[in-house]
Amino acid sequence: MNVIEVKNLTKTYGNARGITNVSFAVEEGEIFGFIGPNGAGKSTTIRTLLSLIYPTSGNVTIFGKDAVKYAPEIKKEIGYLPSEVFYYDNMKVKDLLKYSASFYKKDCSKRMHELAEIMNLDVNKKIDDLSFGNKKKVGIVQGLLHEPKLIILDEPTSGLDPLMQQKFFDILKEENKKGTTILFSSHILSEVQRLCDRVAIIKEGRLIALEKISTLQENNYKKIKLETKESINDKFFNLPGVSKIELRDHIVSFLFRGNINVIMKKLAGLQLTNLLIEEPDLEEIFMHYYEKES
Ligand SMILES: Nc1ncnc2c1ncn2[C@@H]1O[C@H](COP(=O)(O)OP(=O)(O)OP(=O)(O)O)[C@@H](O)[C@H]1O
Repeated sequence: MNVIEVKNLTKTYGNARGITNVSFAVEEGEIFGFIGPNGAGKSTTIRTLLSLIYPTSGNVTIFGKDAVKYAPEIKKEIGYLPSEVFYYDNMKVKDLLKYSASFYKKDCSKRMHELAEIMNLDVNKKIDDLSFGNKKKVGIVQGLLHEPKLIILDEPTSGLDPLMQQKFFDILKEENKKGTTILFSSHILSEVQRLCDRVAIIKEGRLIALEKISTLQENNYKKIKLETKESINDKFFNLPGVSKIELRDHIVSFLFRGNINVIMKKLAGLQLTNLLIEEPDLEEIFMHYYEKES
């Protein structure tokens, strides 16, 4: 079952571009990454999913229901962490959390305290006295205390130190194991790579790729570096699929995309002293998509 279905979604702000014709679906139980640079349209898409803003055209269904028509009902099952959190500073953390919990028809206090403890959040402090990172933690507890079926995170880790990021990721993985679906928007590729099953790449308001993380890595180029006994002519690796050849003394490196056996046959004729074949990381793949599309 698809928990989120986005069909031909377009949102314009007056004459300004927001997103154009965006379509994707998130399956139940998956962690879906949504990546793109600043201004690409991640927050616009997410706000439309939550009916905080309305589509110019196209539509969204969540749990099989129209996101606009059934917004109040749907929102009860969603945990949302916005990219920026704003609070009434005068309140104590625990009062704010209790107030948030009162929107749900169940007792959330146990989970609220568990989350605050894991995130090392002092609920007796006034929000006014919290650092940016601690305010972010309040947002996390607030977003998850009702044990939602769907978690939507818009750039959730900014302001969290690495230890807290790890704790937060552990919480997300645990929730996911229980069956919770997660949409995770970020411009930090390494965290998407760490956490997500599939990823959609958005650029200038349009989706330009939607792949499994593993497929993105497999179908892409390899980085090959080798060291030889004798020096090699710089034309030696002039083959289809080879790019960015760098030759220094007896060390050659290049990128390769295609049938790896072609390269292996070429290598068989060389006296190698070292060989390294690496997968590119998501960052390199991402840059490659952006170069290809522009
Ligand atoms: N309220 C608004 N009024 C006018 N234009 C807007 C508004 N909100 C967003 N936009 C425009 O829509 C486009 C997408 O912005 P959006 O905030 O969705 O991107 P983003 O990928 O979330 O970026 P960031 O990581 O910087 O938050 C941008 O060109 C932005 O300038």
